[in-house]
Amino acid sequence: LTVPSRIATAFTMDPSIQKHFTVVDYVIFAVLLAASMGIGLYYALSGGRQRTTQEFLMADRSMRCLPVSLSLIASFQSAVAIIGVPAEIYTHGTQYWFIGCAYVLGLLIPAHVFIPVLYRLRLSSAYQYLELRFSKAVRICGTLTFIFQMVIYMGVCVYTPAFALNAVTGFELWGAVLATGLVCTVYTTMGGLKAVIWTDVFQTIVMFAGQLAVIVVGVHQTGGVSEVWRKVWEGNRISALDLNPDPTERHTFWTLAVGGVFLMLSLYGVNQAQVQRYLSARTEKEAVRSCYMVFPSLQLALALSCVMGLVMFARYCGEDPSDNIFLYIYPQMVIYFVMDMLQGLPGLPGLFVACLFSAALSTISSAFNSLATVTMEDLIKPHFPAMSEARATLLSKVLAMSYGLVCLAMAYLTHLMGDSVLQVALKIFGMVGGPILGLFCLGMFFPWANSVGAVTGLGTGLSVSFWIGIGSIISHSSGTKPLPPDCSSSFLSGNTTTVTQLSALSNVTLSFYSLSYMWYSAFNCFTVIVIGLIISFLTGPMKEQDVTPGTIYPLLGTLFGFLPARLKKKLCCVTPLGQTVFVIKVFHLEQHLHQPDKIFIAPFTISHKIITYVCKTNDILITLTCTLACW
Ligand SMILES: O=C(O)CCCC[C@@H]1SC[C@@H]2NC(=O)N[C@@H]21
Ligand code: NA
Repeated sequence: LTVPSRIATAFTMDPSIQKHFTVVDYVIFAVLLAASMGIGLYYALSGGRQRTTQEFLMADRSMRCLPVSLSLIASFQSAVAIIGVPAEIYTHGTQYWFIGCAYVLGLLIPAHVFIPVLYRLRLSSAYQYLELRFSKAVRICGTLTFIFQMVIYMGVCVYTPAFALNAVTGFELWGAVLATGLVCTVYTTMGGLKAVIWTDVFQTIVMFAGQLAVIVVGVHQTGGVSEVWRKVWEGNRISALDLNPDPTERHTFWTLAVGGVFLMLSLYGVNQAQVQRYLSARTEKEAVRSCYMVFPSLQLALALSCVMGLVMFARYCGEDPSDNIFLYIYPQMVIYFVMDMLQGLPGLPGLFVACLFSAALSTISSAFNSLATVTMEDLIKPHFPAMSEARATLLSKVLAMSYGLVCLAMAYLTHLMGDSVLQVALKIFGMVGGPILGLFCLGMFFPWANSVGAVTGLGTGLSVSFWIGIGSIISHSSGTKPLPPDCSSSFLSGNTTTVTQLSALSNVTLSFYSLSYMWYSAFNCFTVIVIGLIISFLTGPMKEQDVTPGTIYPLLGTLFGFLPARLKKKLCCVTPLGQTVFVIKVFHLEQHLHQPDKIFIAPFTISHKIITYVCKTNDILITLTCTLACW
């Protein structure tokens, strides 16, 4: 039994065995698009009718934690996960499920480090932080890097569902891409962030429902839970804890649970799409709460897609693959399995198609809106400060629309990638998201970093990450071979030794390019920090008092909380977390002006500027300076 080593890319199934939709299925798909449009229209005509950028881009900073948390999940849970994760589990077992361990720190650190700093600065774009901490140039570099990352990622997200469906069901490919892209562009342009968040809520529910339906029907048709478990267990698909420290091993506990933390931080900590949702929450506590609420739903999403892969394996493992070549084709195999399961149940194929496109729409709409926000806030507004609110809002809408069209073009580019869509998406996050994460960490945790170091660090990080990323694609060192698809354990005992021997051999030719893509985020993040610090020290490190208040997180102070104050002061890392305070000095005119009569410290969290009001009344002079008290 030979497993084709190179996963053949797509080809369309001959019409005779294609699975077809009934009218009900198309109706359900149309209802999904119509409902999304309806929500967009509602928010275009209600509230402030999207007349200000505060409403269009920031939802009036009035959102509660539940919709924000569901929208946070929807942003990076697209058709790529719905199709790619089951295929991953089918071919490589449940090792990928360990990425769930990364969700703990991957959400706690954003909740207690990134949100407090970014929320208290009352930003609209995450990259404004980079100007406050470093300089305008660093902000522009961060924004452009983010735009590059999201445009490519959007292309993958639009293309994946349409392409997979077309191959299995003859569903009109470019018709689906256009329908998705246009509907998404329209409701995002009309309804702004409020519409994007509430359509995300609706689409996340559809996404879970669709996956659950497939699992229930699939288990039933495979002979029940115990039968599925037996086949999966004997088929060697329940992966043990793989503590192999080899960094070139594609998926091990370390690459997923540790490397995955950095992947999560680059998405849920500093990615504009997520930061914008935190900033749209009505209070900082609501934002932190929404981050906590992401955890259970993200675990549920991961569990559903992994279980779907196991059921798919149990269903097909006994079949002789020669007459079912479809079981080796990314990413169609999942659609094939779904259409095979749901074939006799009118409406359910439509529900799954709705689930697939809900996953895609919710990610793409978040991408549109965040791209329009950063383009507006970081690239346009600074050059046209006098622009009227109405014109700025109109321009934001035009931007959302134009990003929609760019995304359709990117969808075609994805056509040429052909590899596992899950790996493509995770590589993009690692290659581009990792360096941006490094830039923010450099700024928040190291007061000495300066803007020359930041720009150099980012540039180095990006070039190293593209060197590895593109190198790995060219040298085809994409890691482990798929497991044999047979369910009987007897067959496997002999074969696994050859598989491990094979992988041991490949390690001997360890090359730079064979680093697991799950380490890209961590590796690139550290590259940016190390280079950034070295250049900063070479070009004259920044002094604590020169750093804009509220842009430093006292990482060292928090980590070394136990140190005596004297030592902490020397380390100058006791700056309180983003607390900028009013120091009110009251002078009585007749007394010496240099000896203030009273000093009050009022720990307000206010905007980041150094403000000194001098208000002179008949007999007292009050100077109100907001500064960073390093107590
Ligand atoms: O689904 C996608 O569009 C991209 C693949 C998943 C992205 C990462 S993986 C860890 C985290 N959990 C998710 O559900 N999405 C992100
Ligand atoms: Na999504």
